[in-house]
Amino acid sequence: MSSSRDWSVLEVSEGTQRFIAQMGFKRMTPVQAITIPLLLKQRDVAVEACTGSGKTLAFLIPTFEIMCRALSEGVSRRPGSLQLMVGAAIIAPTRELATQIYEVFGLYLKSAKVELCERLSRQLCVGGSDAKGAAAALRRLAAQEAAPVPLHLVAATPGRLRALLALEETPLNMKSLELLVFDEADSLLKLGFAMDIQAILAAVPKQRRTGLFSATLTTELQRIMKTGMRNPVHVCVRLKRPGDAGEGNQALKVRKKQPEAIADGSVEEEKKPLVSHELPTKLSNYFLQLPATERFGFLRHFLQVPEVRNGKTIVFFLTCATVDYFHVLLRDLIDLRRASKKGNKKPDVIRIEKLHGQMDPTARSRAYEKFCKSPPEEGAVLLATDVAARGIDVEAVQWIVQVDPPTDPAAFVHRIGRTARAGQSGRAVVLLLPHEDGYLPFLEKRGIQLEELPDELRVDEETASSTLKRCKRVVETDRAVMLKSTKAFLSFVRAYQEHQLPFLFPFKDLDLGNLATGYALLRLPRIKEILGKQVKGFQQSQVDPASVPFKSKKQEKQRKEKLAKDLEEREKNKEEEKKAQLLKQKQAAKDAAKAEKNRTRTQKRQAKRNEREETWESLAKEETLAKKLRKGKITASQFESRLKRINSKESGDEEEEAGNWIRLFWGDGLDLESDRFSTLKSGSSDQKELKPFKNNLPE
Ligand SMILES: Nc1ncnc2c1ncn2[C@@H]1O[C@H](COP(=O)(O)OP(=O)(O)OP(=O)(O)O)[C@@H](O)[C@H]1O
Repeated sequence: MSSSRDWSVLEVSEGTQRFIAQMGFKRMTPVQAITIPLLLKQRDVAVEACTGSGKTLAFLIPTFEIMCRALSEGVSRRPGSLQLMVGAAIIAPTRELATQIYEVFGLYLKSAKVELCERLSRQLCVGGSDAKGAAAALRRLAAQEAAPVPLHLVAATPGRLRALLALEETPLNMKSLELLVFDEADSLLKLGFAMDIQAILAAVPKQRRTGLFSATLTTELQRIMKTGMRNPVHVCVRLKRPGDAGEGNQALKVRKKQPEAIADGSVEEEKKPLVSHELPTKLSNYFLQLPATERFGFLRHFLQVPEVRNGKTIVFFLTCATVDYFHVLLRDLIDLRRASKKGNKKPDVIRIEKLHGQMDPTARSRAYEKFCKSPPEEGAVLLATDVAARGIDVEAVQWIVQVDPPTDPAAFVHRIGRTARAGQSGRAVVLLLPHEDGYLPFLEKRGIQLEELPDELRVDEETASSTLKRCKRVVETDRAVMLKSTKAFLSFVRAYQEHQLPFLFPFKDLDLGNLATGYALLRLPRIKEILGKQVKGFQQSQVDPASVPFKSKKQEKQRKEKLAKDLEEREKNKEEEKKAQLLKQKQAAKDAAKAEKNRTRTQKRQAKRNEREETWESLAKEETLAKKLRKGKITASQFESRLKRINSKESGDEEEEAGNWIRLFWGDGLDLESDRFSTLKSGSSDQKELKPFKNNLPE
């Protein structure tokens, strides 16, 4: 008897059957069993199913079938046109994911081997190269196409597809587009991509099928309405677990929404207090609470544990700069050290790779490919930002480490979903700072329960601290690493301030001193987040950052040359400043002499008279004050402040004036201890301090 998940229940072409047989997939996954027939029946779908549950084939199989159908119905284009006819467009948020989809479709075409396949083609449209150059290449391809025209599947990132469609002579003809798929739809529909998606939607025909796919779709349902879907079905695949009423474990529970309800946006919510997402059944989820000072020590130790080393690991950080920094440190402390133990200068096997959005496109592709292709027993590690959080399907990933929890709450589910895919087992751990424990109940309410990481995988305080010392030595001996350390710290602090869950990750509770220690900084950077604050728990290094050289000889030479040039320039500027100062002084003297010369005799006489009067007036005031002080009517500090006020009109150093005056008025008979005198001069209002001075005053 055939079950609803047997491939045989699908009415698909021989090509698809051949591909499925080649892949060795015995049965459809639940999401495939529901979604493929719906798309084949021309329905629009919004599909939410757990990470690693086979959503890619849930849209690629219908894509292939629909394109074959369109080909057999005859696709035409203007003779001599330099445009490619696009039958389906799959949009994904990152170039790695778009490439993955493109490659799976390539495999599909290769295995399907039907006659029509010769007229099915695929194009990858992702950033990294000049859009105009890419468009020219596509146009050249179109010029070579023979009749009857092939139909293309385009796997693209939103920015690149938008750019190609916006060109005056766009190489893509979207008139024959039958199917538009948004993979990781919730992230594509968020603000960052909104403009791109709107432009793409405006450029594709209204008469098309649309599919939205993600493991976390429910939160974005309102935005889904804006993608021009017609009569969509909301498919939410949940596996019944033991304890659920009804069928046993692994049974399929599908929610198909009424089209009317979807169309007006009033989608019925499940009767649960908060949005919860399905997690892979064989995923073990852990947490570890650690102070910032022990995090790097833990990470280094953890990646060396045999249990972790026998598979691949993806480590997530908050920012590109933190990925860069911890990448050089871990390469130094793991790859290079392992090589030097063997007497090699360069590591024979590079275990630690990195991936983030600010990398040069070629380096980014190379690093990702290396990670994907490296044998699992070599224990490859990929340090990444959320660029690797969604969709990527790498074999043998056994551990996910989240050094920094994600700022986007949905990203947690996607990050941990890079392991335990397609029914395999996998483990994930998230590190939390001491003040971040509110994240645990937050996750629990969303159906994600975490256990504490077992002891054997942890690191003791002593090892963590000695690793940090080694890390500091690397920072103190290579300027490139030192600069990266500060940049990483700053980027982390700034990203933390922008957290989407500020009530769970409050910036005011972030221990900046410990964090700076954990980042092995030599000095605290002078940033507005730190200036004026009392930062505890940080001890600055004995090493002067200005003296730290670059390890790379070329960079160090360049630095020294620049330093010498700067010094020369400064000296030159100093000379010029001196000359300018001298000129200014000369000019001022000249001007004064000229003004003096121009004064009339009456003016000069009047000025002298005024000067004399002022002097007498102030002397009289000072005498009165001194009398009051001697009679004890005013205190020494009052005396001094009033004296200052009297003398404030006079030019010169007020305090010096006050000191001179005291000497002048009480004469040499007054035995002023120099330190007491200076206390008075510095304007202390402390009466006790001044007592000996007061006692010495002549009556
Ligand atoms: N019917 C099937 N039986 C067994 N394995 C399958 C089947 N369909 C797909 N797979 C495999 O499952 C793995 C995960 O599939 P896929 O990448 O499509 O997951 P996904 O649901 O898109 O995950 P994510 O939400 O992380 O993007 C792939 O390695 C794929 O080859």
